[in-house]
Parts: sequence; structure tokens; C-alpha cells
Amino acid sequence: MEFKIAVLAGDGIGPEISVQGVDVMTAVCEKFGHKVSYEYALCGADAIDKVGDPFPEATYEVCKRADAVLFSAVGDPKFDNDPTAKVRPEQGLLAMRKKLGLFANIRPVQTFKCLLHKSPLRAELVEGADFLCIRELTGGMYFGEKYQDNEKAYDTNMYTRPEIERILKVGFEYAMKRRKHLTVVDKANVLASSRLWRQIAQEMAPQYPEVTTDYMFVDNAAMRMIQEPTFFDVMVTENTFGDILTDEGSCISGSMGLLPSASTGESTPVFEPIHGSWPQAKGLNIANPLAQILSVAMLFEYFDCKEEGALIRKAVDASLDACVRTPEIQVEGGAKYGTKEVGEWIVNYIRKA
Ligand SMILES: NC(=O)C1=CN([C@@H]2O[C@H](COP(=O)(O)OP(=O)(O)OC[C@H]3O[C@@H](n4cnc5c(N)ncnc54)[C@H](O)[C@@H]3O)[C@@H](O)[C@H]2O)C=CC1
Ligand SMILES: CC(C)CC(=O)C(=O)O
Ligand SMILES: [Mg+2]
Repeated sequence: MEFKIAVLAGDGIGPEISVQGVDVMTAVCEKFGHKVSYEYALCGADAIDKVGDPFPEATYEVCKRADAVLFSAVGDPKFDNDPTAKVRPEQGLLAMRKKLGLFANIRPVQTFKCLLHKSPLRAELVEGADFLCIRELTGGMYFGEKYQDNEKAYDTNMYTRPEIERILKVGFEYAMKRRKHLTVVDKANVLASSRLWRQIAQEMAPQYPEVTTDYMFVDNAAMRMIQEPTFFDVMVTENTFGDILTDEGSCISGSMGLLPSASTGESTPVFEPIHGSWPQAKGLNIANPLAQILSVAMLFEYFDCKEEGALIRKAVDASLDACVRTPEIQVEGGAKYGTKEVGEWIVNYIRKA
């Protein structure tokens, strides 16, 4: 195959993990005889500083002509700490998702056997947890009408029937391919938007008689994820709830630096870690590159390159087993590995495999 990849490194730890993702992509392509080329483009705070726009038109063009986007993270404290800033790095990420029509964000939450004790939850509780959060990505509060003055502010949580139907369909279809259990997470006891989600889910469920569909309020789901994470197979939920619940999900795996995702929909898919730009770690070579590297595995799997994805997963497992890990998941007293060293170890493993 031939892959044209748009690389959007962004801010904070973004550029450091991006390099590792690209190197793994290149190593796998060499191994399997695929051609790969990269086009780098600006986004986030970096793009605001350089051209005044967090998702410049030139970046959009690069994304449109690519087969896939390898995205890292955006965000910078100088904007986080200025609630009056009119242009923000995160608007670039939202613009990319909206313009590319990426309505379905697939976020797998899994455990690694050797990291069970790194979860703040008891190992026996998280063992075997393996679920997908299907997060709606281009609607809801992040995109609804907003207003802000010194006395009043609001964000509108709006969803239309077609938006709900298409994301629920993704949820039901993933459930069919997995353990056939779909949990629709909403707040239908309070929110009108959630009631429409639940109504449409109930209308669609009979089309998937093999799927056990249940409905759970988001506050209860947040608790159940901690209490019994193995309960879940596929959960489908709106943009805001999915964003929050998957950060919580990273505690099941043991680190924010472990969770990849695929943002898919109407055009070029984007593969991105679920975490942000962790600005405090910028330049320190301590960020875990695995979320980015596993996003590359998801990229290959999206294009039906199963062996390529499996090799990356094998290399990641091997690095963890060999204790080649970044500080937040390192064994006590073990050798120290940085972002770069973990990435290089994985690339070498792939080359030798
Ligand atoms: N997709 C994106 O680009 C996202 C961007 N952001 C932005 O990122 C900036 C920082 O936001 P935060 O709320 O601090 O979230 P964050 O995800 O950047 O960091 C939260 C915590 O997660 C851990 N963490 C994150 N990435 C890690 C990695 N690769 N390896 C090991 N540990 C890691 C660290 O302990 C960190 O303190 C903000 O400007 C925010 O708006 C936040 C979330 C997503
Ligand atoms: C920074 C936000 C726009 C998004 C976010 O937190 C996420 O996609 O996980
Ligand atoms: Mg988030």
C-alpha cells in the first residue's frame, strides 16, 4: 500500500510523541513493503503563534489530501490561564474534527497484564477490563451556540436525529463485532438532548436483536467504570460525557499515556492519543509515547492492515514486559527510559521481528 500521512504535532509534549509515532509508522511500512510519505502542518497554539489561526486553511488542505492524519495534542497554559482569550488552540482541534466530519471517536480502554498494579484501582478489579467508548465527536456542547459576558455565559447541548442515529449505528455495529453488549450512556433523567438519544436508541435496538442494549445515566456510569469496569463492552455517548469518561478510563489502564483513539467519519480519519499536551512535561522526555504509537496501530487496522497493527501491539507489549517504560509506569528502582528511548526500543523491535 501507499500511505500519505498528514502529521500534526501541535503543542507541549505533542512534537516529542509525534516523532515516535512517525518512526514507528516508517519502520512498519519498511517491514511490510508499504510506501509512506509525510506532510507536516501547523495546528494549535503553535499555529496561532505562527499564523494567527489554530487550524489554518493550509493545514486543512494537507489533511484533505492525506489518507490519514497522525495528530498529537494541542493546548498551552498561556491560553488556559486567560479565560478572555478569543482564539484558543483547542478551537483548532474542534475545527479539524468538524471540517473533516469526524463524528465517531473510537476510544478503546484496555489493561496490560504487567501494569495491573499501576492502576489506582485494585488489580483484581481491573483485570480483564476491555471496552470501547464510542464518543460522538462533532456535536453537543462543544459545538453548540455559546455566549459569554461578564455576568452570564452558556453553551448549548444540541443534537439532531441524524447525528444521534449515525453514532448509535456505529455503537451497535461495534457491539455486533464484539461481545454484543451496548451501553447507551446519557442523562435522560434531566436533559432533553439525552431523552432524544434514549428514544432513538430504543427505536434502533430491535434492528440488532443479538445485542443486549442497556441504558445508564452518566453519573452511574462514572461509578460503574470504577466499581466494575469489566461490565462494559461497548459504550456509546455524547461528546462531553465521552471526553470525561475516557480520562477516567485511563486510570483503569494505568496511565493517560496509554490510550489511543481513532476519529472517523466522512473524510480523512485522524489517529490521536486521548490525552492533551501536558505542558508541564514539554521538553523533559518523560511523556509516554505509547498512546501515540498505539494510534498508529489503529491507523493500520483502519486500513485493514491487521498484521501491521498486530506487530505494533506485540512490540508495545514486549516493551512493557521488558520494563522499557516511561517514569509514570516504571517499576520501582528500575532503569529509566524516556519518550525517545521507549520509541527507539519499539522501532528496533519492529525492525528485528
Ligand atoms: N486532544 C488534545 O489535544 C487535548 C488537549 N488538551 C489540552 O492540553 C492541555 C493540558 O490539559 P490537561 O487537562 O492537563 O490534560 P493532559 O492530558 O495534557 O494531562 C493530564 C495529565 O495526564 C498525564 N499525561 C498526559 N499525557 C501523558 C503521557 N503521554 N504520558 C504520561 N502521562 C500523561 C499527566 O499526568 C498529566 O498531568 C490543555 O491546554 C488542554 O486544553 C486536553 C485534552 C485533549
Ligand atoms: C481539548 C478538547 C477540545 C478535547 C479533548 O479533551 C479530547 O478530545 O479529549
Ligand atoms: Mg479529553
